[in-house]
Amino acid sequence: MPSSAESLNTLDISRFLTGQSTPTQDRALAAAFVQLAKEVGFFYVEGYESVVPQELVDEVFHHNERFFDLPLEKKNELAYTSSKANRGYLSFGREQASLSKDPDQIGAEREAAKDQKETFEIGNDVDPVYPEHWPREEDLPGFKETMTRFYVLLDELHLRLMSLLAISLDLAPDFFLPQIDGRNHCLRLLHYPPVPRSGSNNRIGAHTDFGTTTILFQDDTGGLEIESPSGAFIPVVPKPRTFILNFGDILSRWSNDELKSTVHRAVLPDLRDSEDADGLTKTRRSVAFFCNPNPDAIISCLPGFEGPSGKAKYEPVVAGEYYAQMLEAEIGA
Ligand SMILES: O=C(O)CCC(=O)C(=O)O
Ligand SMILES: [Fe+2]
Repeated sequence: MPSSAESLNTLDISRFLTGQSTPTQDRALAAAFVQLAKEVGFFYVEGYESVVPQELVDEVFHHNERFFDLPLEKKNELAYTSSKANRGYLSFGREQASLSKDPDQIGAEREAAKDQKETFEIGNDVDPVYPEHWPREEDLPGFKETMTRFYVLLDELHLRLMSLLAISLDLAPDFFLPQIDGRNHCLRLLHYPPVPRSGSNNRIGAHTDFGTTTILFQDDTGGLEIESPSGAFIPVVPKPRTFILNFGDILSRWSNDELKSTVHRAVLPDLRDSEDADGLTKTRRSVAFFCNPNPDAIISCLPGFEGPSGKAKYEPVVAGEYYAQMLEAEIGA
Protein backbone atom coordinates (compact mmCIF):
# COMPACT_ATOMS: atom_id res chain seq x y z
CA MET A 1 0.00 0.00 0.00
CA PRO A 2 1.53 3.36 -0.98
CA SER A 3 2.01 6.05 1.63
CA SER A 4 1.21 8.92 -0.68
CA ALA A 5 -0.95 9.57 -3.70
CA GLU A 6 1.98 10.07 -6.05
CA SER A 7 2.97 6.46 -5.56
CA LEU A 8 -0.37 5.00 -6.64
CA ASN A 9 0.52 2.98 -9.72
CA THR A 10 -0.60 3.53 -13.29
CA LEU A 11 -1.15 0.65 -15.71
CA ASP A 12 -1.04 1.30 -19.45
CA ILE A 13 -3.47 -1.02 -21.24
CA SER A 14 -3.20 0.49 -24.74
CA ARG A 15 -1.27 -2.34 -26.42
CA PHE A 16 -3.42 -4.98 -24.75
CA LEU A 17 -6.61 -3.31 -25.97
CA THR A 18 -5.39 -2.87 -29.54
CA GLY A 19 -4.05 -6.42 -29.80
CA GLN A 20 -0.47 -5.22 -30.35
CA SER A 21 0.99 -7.06 -27.38
CA THR A 22 2.37 -10.60 -27.32
CA PRO A 23 0.88 -13.30 -25.05
CA THR A 24 3.94 -12.95 -22.82
CA GLN A 25 3.36 -9.19 -22.50
CA ASP A 26 -0.32 -9.81 -21.76
CA ARG A 27 0.63 -12.23 -18.99
CA ALA A 28 3.00 -9.66 -17.50
CA LEU A 29 0.28 -7.00 -17.60
CA ALA A 30 -2.22 -9.42 -16.06
CA ALA A 31 0.22 -10.26 -13.26
CA ALA A 32 0.76 -6.55 -12.50
CA PHE A 33 -3.00 -5.99 -12.55
CA VAL A 34 -3.64 -8.77 -10.03
CA GLN A 35 -0.76 -7.76 -7.81
CA LEU A 36 -2.16 -4.22 -7.55
CA ALA A 37 -5.63 -5.64 -6.94
CA LYS A 38 -4.25 -7.73 -4.08
CA GLU A 39 -2.04 -5.08 -2.50
CA VAL A 40 -3.92 -1.81 -2.98
CA GLY A 41 -7.20 -2.42 -4.78
CA PHE A 42 -6.96 1.03 -6.44
CA PHE A 43 -4.84 2.26 -9.34
CA TYR A 44 -4.86 4.54 -12.38
CA VAL A 45 -5.36 3.11 -15.86
CA GLU A 46 -4.20 4.88 -19.01
CA GLY A 47 -4.35 3.95 -22.68
CA TYR A 48 -8.09 3.22 -22.84
CA GLU A 49 -8.87 5.55 -25.78
CA SER A 50 -9.03 2.83 -28.45
CA VAL A 51 -12.16 1.55 -26.66
CA VAL A 52 -13.43 4.72 -24.95
CA PRO A 53 -12.36 7.89 -26.83
CA GLN A 54 -11.34 10.79 -24.59
CA GLU A 55 -13.75 13.11 -26.46
CA LEU A 56 -16.59 10.86 -25.32
CA VAL A 57 -15.42 11.06 -21.69
CA ASP A 58 -15.31 14.87 -22.02
CA GLU A 59 -18.79 14.87 -23.55
CA VAL A 60 -20.10 12.79 -20.62
CA PHE A 61 -18.69 15.37 -18.16
CA HIS A 62 -20.34 18.13 -20.19
CA HIS A 63 -23.68 16.29 -19.90
CA ASN A 64 -23.05 15.77 -16.18
CA GLU A 65 -22.97 19.57 -15.83
CA ARG A 66 -26.07 20.14 -17.95
CA PHE A 67 -28.02 17.42 -16.18
CA PHE A 68 -27.47 18.72 -12.65
CA ASP A 69 -28.12 22.29 -13.84
CA LEU A 70 -31.71 21.27 -14.69
CA PRO A 71 -34.35 22.76 -12.39
CA LEU A 72 -35.06 20.55 -9.38
CA GLU A 73 -38.64 19.82 -10.58
CA LYS A 74 -37.24 18.35 -13.79
CA LYS A 75 -34.76 16.19 -11.88
CA ASN A 76 -37.45 15.08 -9.46
CA GLU A 77 -39.58 13.89 -12.39
CA LEU A 78 -36.77 11.38 -12.97
CA ALA A 79 -36.51 10.38 -9.30
CA TYR A 80 -35.00 7.08 -8.23
CA THR A 81 -37.93 4.88 -7.24
CA SER A 82 -36.48 1.70 -5.76
CA SER A 83 -33.14 0.06 -5.16
CA LYS A 84 -34.42 -2.95 -7.15
CA ALA A 85 -34.71 -0.72 -10.21
CA ASN A 86 -31.56 1.24 -9.29
CA ARG A 87 -32.20 3.95 -11.86
CA GLY A 88 -32.89 7.66 -11.75
CA TYR A 89 -32.12 10.81 -9.80
CA LEU A 90 -30.97 10.57 -6.17
CA SER A 91 -31.38 13.95 -4.56
CA PHE A 92 -29.27 15.34 -1.72
CA GLY A 93 -29.31 13.13 1.37
CA ARG A 94 -31.09 10.20 -0.28
CA GLU A 95 -28.13 7.82 -0.44
CA GLN A 96 -25.74 7.63 2.50
CA ALA A 97 -22.58 5.72 1.57
CA SER A 98 -21.45 3.71 4.56
CA LEU A 99 -19.41 0.75 5.73
CA SER A 100 -22.35 -0.41 7.81
CA LYS A 101 -25.10 -2.70 6.53
CA ASP A 102 -27.43 -1.72 9.37
CA PRO A 103 -30.13 0.77 8.29
CA ASP A 104 -30.30 2.37 11.80
CA GLN A 105 -26.56 2.91 11.91
CA ILE A 106 -26.61 4.35 8.39
CA GLY A 107 -29.46 6.66 9.44
CA ALA A 108 -27.38 7.91 12.37
CA GLU A 109 -24.43 8.59 10.03
CA ARG A 110 -26.76 10.52 7.72
CA GLU A 111 -27.85 12.70 10.66
CA ALA A 112 -24.26 13.34 11.74
CA ALA A 113 -22.62 14.07 8.37
CA LYS A 114 -24.88 13.69 5.39
CA ASP A 115 -23.33 12.91 1.98
CA GLN A 116 -23.24 16.27 0.18
CA LYS A 117 -23.95 14.96 -3.30
CA GLU A 118 -26.63 14.32 -5.90
CA THR A 119 -26.37 11.51 -8.43
CA PHE A 120 -28.08 10.10 -11.50
CA GLU A 121 -28.06 6.34 -12.11
CA ILE A 122 -28.40 4.74 -15.54
CA GLY A 123 -28.93 1.02 -16.21
CA ASN A 124 -28.65 -1.05 -19.37
CA ASP A 125 -31.69 0.48 -21.17
CA VAL A 126 -33.00 -2.93 -22.32
CA ASP A 127 -34.18 -4.24 -18.97
CA PRO A 128 -37.61 -5.86 -19.49
CA VAL A 129 -38.81 -4.89 -15.98
CA TYR A 130 -37.21 -1.57 -15.08
CA PRO A 131 -37.28 1.21 -17.69
CA GLU A 132 -34.64 3.90 -17.75
CA HIS A 133 -35.46 7.37 -16.37
CA TRP A 134 -34.18 9.34 -19.34
CA PRO A 135 -34.57 13.11 -19.37
CA ARG A 136 -36.67 14.45 -22.23
CA GLU A 137 -34.69 14.95 -25.43
CA GLU A 138 -35.79 18.61 -25.65
CA ASP A 139 -34.44 19.24 -22.13
CA LEU A 140 -31.05 17.64 -22.74
CA PRO A 141 -30.42 17.04 -26.44
CA GLY A 142 -27.93 14.21 -27.01
CA PHE A 143 -27.84 13.07 -23.38
CA LYS A 144 -29.40 9.65 -23.95
CA GLU A 145 -27.34 8.95 -27.06
CA THR A 146 -24.07 9.87 -25.35
CA MET A 147 -24.77 7.89 -22.19
CA THR A 148 -25.91 4.83 -24.12
CA ARG A 149 -22.75 4.87 -26.22
CA PHE A 150 -20.57 5.35 -23.15
CA TYR A 151 -22.33 2.51 -21.32
CA VAL A 152 -21.79 0.04 -24.17
CA LEU A 153 -18.10 0.93 -24.50
CA LEU A 154 -17.50 0.70 -20.74
CA ASP A 155 -19.16 -2.71 -20.76
CA GLU A 156 -16.64 -3.75 -23.42
CA LEU A 157 -13.81 -2.36 -21.28
CA HIS A 158 -15.06 -4.32 -18.26
CA LEU A 159 -14.98 -7.55 -20.28
CA ARG A 160 -11.40 -6.85 -21.31
CA LEU A 161 -10.35 -6.05 -17.74
CA MET A 162 -11.93 -9.27 -16.48
CA SER A 163 -10.09 -11.18 -19.20
CA LEU A 164 -6.83 -9.86 -17.70
CA LEU A 165 -7.88 -11.40 -14.40
CA ALA A 166 -8.59 -14.71 -16.15
CA ILE A 167 -5.19 -14.61 -17.92
CA SER A 168 -3.44 -14.05 -14.59
CA LEU A 169 -5.11 -17.21 -13.25
CA ASP A 170 -4.05 -19.25 -16.30
CA LEU A 171 -7.67 -19.53 -17.32
CA ALA A 172 -9.04 -18.95 -20.81
CA PRO A 173 -9.40 -15.17 -21.41
CA ASP A 174 -13.17 -15.58 -21.77
CA PHE A 175 -13.52 -17.66 -18.59
CA PHE A 176 -15.72 -15.09 -16.85
CA LEU A 177 -17.85 -14.27 -19.89
CA PRO A 178 -20.90 -16.46 -19.13
CA GLN A 179 -21.22 -14.76 -15.72
CA ILE A 180 -20.59 -11.15 -16.75
CA ASP A 181 -22.05 -10.77 -20.24
CA GLY A 182 -25.50 -9.49 -19.20
CA ARG A 183 -24.70 -5.75 -19.07
CA ASN A 184 -25.93 -5.59 -15.52
CA HIS A 185 -23.99 -2.44 -14.69
CA CYS A 186 -24.80 0.97 -13.28
CA LEU A 187 -23.50 4.20 -14.79
CA ARG A 188 -23.60 6.95 -12.18
CA LEU A 189 -23.09 10.67 -12.67
CA LEU A 190 -22.05 12.45 -9.48
CA HIS A 191 -22.25 16.13 -8.59
CA TYR A 192 -20.78 17.49 -5.37
CA PRO A 193 -21.95 21.11 -5.21
CA PRO A 194 -20.11 24.00 -3.58
CA VAL A 195 -20.70 23.91 0.18
CA PRO A 196 -19.50 26.12 3.07
CA ARG A 197 -16.16 25.05 4.48
CA SER A 198 -17.50 25.75 7.92
CA GLY A 199 -19.78 22.68 7.69
CA SER A 200 -19.18 18.96 7.33
CA ASN A 201 -16.12 17.79 5.39
CA ASN A 202 -18.00 14.79 3.98
CA ARG A 203 -18.88 14.55 0.29
CA ILE A 204 -19.39 10.78 0.12
CA GLY A 205 -18.90 8.73 3.26
CA ALA A 206 -16.32 5.93 3.58
CA HIS A 207 -17.57 2.80 1.83
CA THR A 208 -16.63 -0.04 -0.45
CA ASP A 209 -18.24 -0.66 -3.84
CA PHE A 210 -20.34 -3.78 -4.32
CA GLY A 211 -19.64 -5.28 -7.73
CA THR A 212 -16.65 -6.66 -9.66
CA THR A 213 -14.82 -3.47 -10.59
CA THR A 214 -15.54 0.24 -10.69
CA ILE A 215 -14.24 2.41 -13.53
CA LEU A 216 -14.12 5.94 -12.14
CA PHE A 217 -13.43 9.19 -13.98
CA GLN A 218 -12.96 12.33 -11.88
CA ASP A 219 -12.52 16.00 -12.73
CA ASP A 220 -9.51 18.02 -11.56
CA THR A 221 -10.96 19.16 -8.21
CA GLY A 222 -9.66 16.41 -5.92
CA GLY A 223 -10.98 15.08 -2.64
CA LEU A 224 -11.14 11.33 -3.36
CA GLU A 225 -9.26 9.30 -0.76
CA ILE A 226 -8.54 5.61 -0.07
CA GLU A 227 -7.98 4.02 3.30
CA SER A 228 -4.59 2.45 3.98
CA PRO A 229 -4.23 -0.55 6.31
CA SER A 230 -3.14 1.84 9.09
CA GLY A 231 -6.53 3.55 8.84
CA ALA A 232 -5.06 6.76 7.41
CA PHE A 233 -6.74 8.13 4.27
CA ILE A 234 -4.53 8.80 1.22
CA PRO A 235 -5.58 11.26 -1.53
CA VAL A 236 -6.11 9.91 -5.05
CA VAL A 237 -5.04 13.03 -6.91
CA PRO A 238 -6.67 13.71 -10.28
CA LYS A 239 -4.49 12.57 -13.18
CA PRO A 240 -5.49 13.62 -16.71
CA ARG A 241 -6.34 10.94 -19.30
CA THR A 242 -6.62 8.19 -16.73
CA PHE A 243 -9.45 6.48 -14.97
CA ILE A 244 -9.26 4.91 -11.56
CA LEU A 245 -9.89 1.21 -11.29
CA ASN A 246 -11.02 -0.26 -8.01
CA PHE A 247 -12.50 -3.59 -7.01
CA GLY A 248 -15.81 -4.30 -5.33
CA ASP A 249 -17.13 -6.62 -2.64
CA ILE A 250 -18.38 -9.31 -5.01
CA LEU A 251 -14.99 -9.73 -6.66
CA SER A 252 -13.36 -9.73 -3.26
CA ARG A 253 -15.71 -12.47 -2.13
CA TRP A 254 -15.22 -14.36 -5.39
CA SER A 255 -11.46 -14.32 -4.73
CA ASN A 256 -11.70 -15.37 -1.06
CA ASP A 257 -10.79 -11.79 0.00
CA GLU A 258 -7.53 -11.90 -1.96
CA LEU A 259 -8.49 -9.02 -4.27
CA LYS A 260 -9.14 -5.93 -2.16
CA SER A 261 -12.40 -4.04 -2.06
CA THR A 262 -10.74 -0.92 -0.70
CA VAL A 263 -12.52 1.60 1.52
CA HIS A 264 -12.75 5.03 -0.09
CA ARG A 265 -14.53 8.35 0.39
CA ALA A 266 -14.60 11.90 -0.97
CA VAL A 267 -14.00 14.93 1.22
CA LEU A 268 -13.82 18.64 0.51
CA PRO A 269 -10.79 19.52 -1.64
CA ASP A 270 -7.75 21.33 -0.27
CA LEU A 271 -8.09 25.07 -0.08
CA ARG A 272 -6.52 26.80 -3.08
CA ASP A 273 -5.80 30.52 -3.27
CA SER A 274 -7.86 31.11 -6.38
CA GLU A 275 -11.12 29.74 -5.06
CA ASP A 276 -13.26 29.93 -1.99
CA ALA A 277 -13.47 33.73 -1.94
CA ASP A 278 -17.12 33.26 -0.99
CA GLY A 279 -16.32 30.64 1.65
CA LEU A 280 -17.63 27.85 -0.58
CA THR A 281 -15.69 24.89 -1.92
CA LYS A 282 -15.22 24.19 -5.58
CA THR A 283 -17.80 21.96 -7.32
CA ARG A 284 -16.63 18.41 -7.95
CA ARG A 285 -17.91 16.04 -10.64
CA SER A 286 -17.19 12.41 -11.25
CA VAL A 287 -18.56 9.55 -13.32
CA ALA A 288 -18.54 5.99 -12.00
CA PHE A 289 -19.31 2.79 -13.86
CA PHE A 290 -20.13 0.05 -11.36
CA CYS A 291 -19.59 -3.29 -13.07
CA ASN A 292 -21.53 -6.31 -11.89
CA PRO A 293 -21.84 -9.98 -12.69
CA ASN A 294 -25.12 -11.21 -14.19
CA PRO A 295 -27.87 -11.29 -11.53
CA ASP A 296 -28.06 -15.10 -11.66
CA ALA A 297 -24.29 -15.65 -11.44
CA ILE A 298 -23.31 -17.87 -8.52
CA ILE A 299 -20.34 -16.36 -6.75
CA SER A 300 -18.22 -19.09 -5.19
CA CYS A 301 -14.47 -19.17 -4.59
CA LEU A 302 -12.52 -18.99 -7.87
CA PRO A 303 -9.97 -21.63 -8.78
CA GLY A 304 -6.56 -20.49 -7.56
CA PHE A 305 -7.84 -18.46 -4.60
CA GLU A 306 -8.55 -21.22 -2.09
CA GLY A 307 -5.50 -20.26 -0.03
CA PRO A 308 -3.27 -22.55 2.03
CA SER A 309 -6.20 -24.10 3.91
CA GLY A 310 -7.80 -25.02 0.58
CA LYS A 311 -11.10 -23.77 1.96
CA ALA A 312 -13.42 -21.06 0.76
CA LYS A 313 -14.26 -18.47 3.45
CA TYR A 314 -17.76 -17.83 2.12
CA GLU A 315 -20.81 -19.78 1.12
CA PRO A 316 -21.78 -19.34 -2.54
CA VAL A 317 -24.11 -16.40 -3.09
CA VAL A 318 -26.36 -15.34 -5.99
CA ALA A 319 -24.90 -12.07 -7.27
CA GLY A 320 -28.23 -10.27 -7.82
CA GLU A 321 -29.55 -11.08 -4.35
CA TYR A 322 -26.34 -9.94 -2.69
CA TYR A 323 -26.25 -6.69 -4.64
CA ALA A 324 -29.90 -5.93 -3.89
CA GLN A 325 -29.33 -6.30 -0.15
CA MET A 326 -26.36 -3.91 -0.22
CA LEU A 327 -28.24 -1.27 -2.18
CA GLU A 328 -31.32 -1.49 -0.02
CA ALA A 329 -29.29 -0.85 3.15
CA GLU A 330 -27.77 2.36 1.75
CA ILE A 331 -30.68 3.81 -0.18
CA GLY A 332 -33.78 2.14 1.28
CA ALA A 333 -36.19 -0.18 -0.51
O1 LIG B 1 -16.86 10.64 -6.65
C1 LIG B 1 -15.96 9.84 -6.46
O2 LIG B 1 -14.80 10.06 -6.79
C2 LIG B 1 -16.24 8.52 -5.81
C3 LIG B 1 -17.66 8.05 -5.95
C4 LIG B 1 -17.86 6.74 -5.28
O3 LIG B 1 -17.00 6.22 -4.61
C5 LIG B 1 -19.15 6.02 -5.44
O4 LIG B 1 -20.11 6.61 -5.96
O5 LIG B 1 -19.22 4.84 -5.03
FE1 LIG C 1 -17.40 4.13 -4.34
